Amino acid sequence: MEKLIVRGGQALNGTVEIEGAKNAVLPILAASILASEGQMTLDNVPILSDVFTMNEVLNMLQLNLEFDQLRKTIVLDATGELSFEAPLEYVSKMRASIVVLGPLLARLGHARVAMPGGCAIGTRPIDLHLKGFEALGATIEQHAGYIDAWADKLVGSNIYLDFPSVGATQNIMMAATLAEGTTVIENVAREPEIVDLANVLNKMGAKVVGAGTDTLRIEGVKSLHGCSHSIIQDRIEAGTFMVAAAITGGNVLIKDAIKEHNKPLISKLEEMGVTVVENDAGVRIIGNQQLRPTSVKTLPHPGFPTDMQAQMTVLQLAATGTSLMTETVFENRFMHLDELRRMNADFKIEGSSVLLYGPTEFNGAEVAASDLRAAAALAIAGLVAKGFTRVTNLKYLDRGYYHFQQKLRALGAQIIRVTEPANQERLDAASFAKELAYQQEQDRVQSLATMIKR
Ligand SMILES: CC(=O)N[C@H]1[C@@H](OP(=O)(O)OP(=O)(O)OC[C@H]2O[C@@H](n3ccc(=O)[nH]c3=O)[C@H](O)[C@@H]2O)O[C@H](CO)[C@@H](O)[C@@H]1O
Ligand SMILES: C=C(OP(=O)(O)O)C(=O)O
Repeated sequence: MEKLIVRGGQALNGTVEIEGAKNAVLPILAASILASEGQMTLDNVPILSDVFTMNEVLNMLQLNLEFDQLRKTIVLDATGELSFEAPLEYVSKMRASIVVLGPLLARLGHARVAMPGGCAIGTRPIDLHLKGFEALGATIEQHAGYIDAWADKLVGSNIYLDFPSVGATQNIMMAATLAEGTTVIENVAREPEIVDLANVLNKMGAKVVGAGTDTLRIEGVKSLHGCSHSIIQDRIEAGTFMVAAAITGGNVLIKDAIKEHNKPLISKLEEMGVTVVENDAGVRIIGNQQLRPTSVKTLPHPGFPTDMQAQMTVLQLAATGTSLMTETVFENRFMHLDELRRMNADFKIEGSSVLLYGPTEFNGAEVAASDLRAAAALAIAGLVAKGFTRVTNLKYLDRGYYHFQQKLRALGAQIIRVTEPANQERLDAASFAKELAYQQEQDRVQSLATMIKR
């Protein structure tokens, strides 16, 4: 079984580079369906399994695309005849593929997309997406696990979202770009990824105003065309490294990090006694051995992001005293905590809140990730645990983190990724050290090769 094996105890030091945002690139890839003329060129594309899945969905829909992984660029062509069906095989792999529904409906007048299921963090219904399409004049039918949406033409409308859902905002916004007349959507999501999508749509010829506020106004246009765009930095990956630096008492520059995008996290880090310095090069995190406890509540942006909740609970567990975490966005996002209990964490869950009793002397253990942020959180706990921590279920990690262990190694962490057969003896300390040296050498060779090829 493939595992991350971490030997705790090293403070992280150095500079880390962050990839383009998963949650920005996925809807932007879907937006390329709307470009009936010209090609789309996307730069700063993260090399993640979710991006490969979205590419497969787009291939199924008959878009042509080329992913140059060395340059992190995707060129897409949606000018030919497109298919209207995204089958279960892909949607079940990745919920975010539901965001092809809006663009397909707008471009073709018909879309059939498999109904996404729930996942480890919650049931995740899509009622708000569908209500929005109906308000634009679409007919929606659900049968045999598929959603069929039709519209002879979409017509602008006034829509109020009961909750500022990120996916519903993106899906309805994309559908509205080609609707007749004006659409006003209120109580929309305000995440930086919404702003990035709106910027792309406007480059494609759409007329979207208000992104980043709670109301979007979209004047429908007749058609959209391709454009070039560089994906914004992944604030959640940046935040994950901020927490890793803080918990180890390290000193790490998160290169080109945008402080504004991580304000709620940074303010909590400062409250806990972490030093955060912003300059032209990015955001520097300087850890503190004696962290103070804090209370955190996840909320839609600009509140504290649910995608940083698992990582933050590990930092709270390391703080001296009792901290509180309340998860308000997803109903089941504490699964990492039971694994952390196996590493000596002490906490009490009460409904959507958890009391975290620190300071925790984390002990290494074998722990399984339940989603991608849980994977990162468990590895972070491993960075400060006594002995060896083994994190399994790495398919989740690969959904959202590129070169996670390489980046941590470059900062001084003792971490390797290996296949450790179930029935075989575990790597002992000497074999771990040997494998670590080998993987460090591989990192060096790979970074030289990348520099030369570029
Ligand atoms: C690919 C992507 O960008 N994923 C992000 C996106 O997911 P996603 O777009 O799925 O998240 P939403 O903002 O839609 O979901 C937030 C809450 O609203 C509920 N809801 C949502 C839609 C709907 O029609 N009905 C409904 O009840 C969900 O069940 C959840 O409880 O935003 C989440 C919240 O910031 C992040 O954790 C995910 O990383
Ligand atoms: C929950 C997440 O992603 P998704 O919505 O793609 O499951 C995440 O990025 O933490």
